[in-house]
Amino acid sequence: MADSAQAQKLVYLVTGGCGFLGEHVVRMLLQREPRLGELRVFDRHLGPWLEELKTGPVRVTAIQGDVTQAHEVAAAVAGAHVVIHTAGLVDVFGRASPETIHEVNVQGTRNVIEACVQTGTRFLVYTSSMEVVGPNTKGHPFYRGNEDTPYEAVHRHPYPCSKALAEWLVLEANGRKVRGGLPLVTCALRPTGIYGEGHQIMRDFYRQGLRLGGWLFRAIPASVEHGRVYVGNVAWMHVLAARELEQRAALMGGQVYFCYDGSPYKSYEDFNMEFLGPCGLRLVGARPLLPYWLLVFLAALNALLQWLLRPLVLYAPLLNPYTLAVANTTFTVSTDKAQRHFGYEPMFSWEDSRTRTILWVQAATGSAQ
Ligand SMILES: NC(=O)C1=CN([C@@H]2O[C@H](COP(=O)(O)OP(=O)(O)OC[C@H]3O[C@@H](n4cnc5c(N)ncnc54)[C@H](O)[C@@H]3O)[C@@H](O)[C@H]2O)C=CC1
Ligand SMILES: C[C@@H](CO)CCC[C@@H](C)[C@H]1CC[C@H]2[C@@H]3[C@H](O)CC4=CC(=O)CC[C@]4(C)[C@H]3CC[C@]12C
Repeated sequence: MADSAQAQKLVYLVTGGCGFLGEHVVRMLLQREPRLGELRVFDRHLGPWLEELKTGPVRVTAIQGDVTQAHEVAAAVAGAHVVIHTAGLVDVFGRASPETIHEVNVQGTRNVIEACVQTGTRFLVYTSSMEVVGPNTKGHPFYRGNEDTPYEAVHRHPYPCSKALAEWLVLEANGRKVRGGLPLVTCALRPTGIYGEGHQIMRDFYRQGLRLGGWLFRAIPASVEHGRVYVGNVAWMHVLAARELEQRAALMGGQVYFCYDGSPYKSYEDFNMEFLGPCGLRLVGARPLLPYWLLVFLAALNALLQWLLRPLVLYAPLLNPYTLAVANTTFTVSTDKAQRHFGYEPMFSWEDSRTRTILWVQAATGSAQ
């Protein structure tokens, strides 16, 4: 990465490289990082699609491993120039215990940082989340905010708690001396709700709509705006941030960046209809069909059922008090910090992002019309 080593081939490690975002980061690196010599893909569950990547010019090494196991992480990090740490347990539905979420998201991140320090890896990009800021438990709106907008971040749910703590660890590690004596350079990217090819919740909504005869019922007022960003642009932002970290270490080190693009500001449901509409679903109601108090009651009932049934079966519906609060609180970002700090411009326009996502929903659900 130094001038004298322009031609040097770099080793990248992507943790969680087989997840929704991770797969896009992996593919983006292979397409858009000319200095890539080896790409290590570390995940608890390796995807079969990795095999097809192994025939290309870049060496792709699949590593089945667990970020909670420090020795597995250290072995994967050793010799890597850059780590993109996207592995995480994304659970706001009560599928995993709070302890497991903490173990994967916080201890896993700690293990990645320590592995960088011990093995001499200097550049670390962490996938954080808008959830480290909010929405908070008081339902305060965050309207077109940026990285410096004051906001009362109050976390109770295990997922945002874990992401906030992990992000803090990553930022605090910036400047630590790694093996060899040079400083570690870290930054954190905070996506809002990611959508695009591979988005499981979108598929769940589609299936739910099919079960209801092609109808979805409005639950959230159209006026509540929810930040969304296309997965390809989030991946591109990771690749660019990782590439620029050395040259712009003083500016980027220890910084956070919201992930943004040209996706429109809409309610969570109206935004989903941009894709589900062309797949044949209809959203019923200009206004929520149920009063909010009833939704609160149903969400609480779901939480109670989850608790009662836990010894017998995992009951984890989309609606619970936390998801209702997130969906029902305006949270949108408007910033150009990533552009100013490392030259980020979205690679995919809103029209491209929309088309790609529609094609994926149609292919994934066999709904092409
Ligand atoms: N999906 C979203 O809307 C958003 C996601 N994020 C963050 O982006 C990152 C990726 O999220 P998604 O791709 O949506 O989730 P995902 O669940 O599709 O991907 C996460 C990947 O991490 C892997 N993983 C989980 N536990 C692991 C462990 N112990 N060891 C090794 N690998 C493990 C999983 O196997 C999976 O492949 C996460 O850190 C998440 O917090 C941030 C903002 C929004
Ligand atoms: C009340 C329901 C009526 O249709 C709608 C419920 C929708 C929820 C399942 C989603 C609404 C907002 C989503 C979250 C948001 O996009 C922020 C996130 C960031 C992350 O880092 C992980 C995912 C998520 C928590 C995301 C999860 C799904 C929602 C709660």
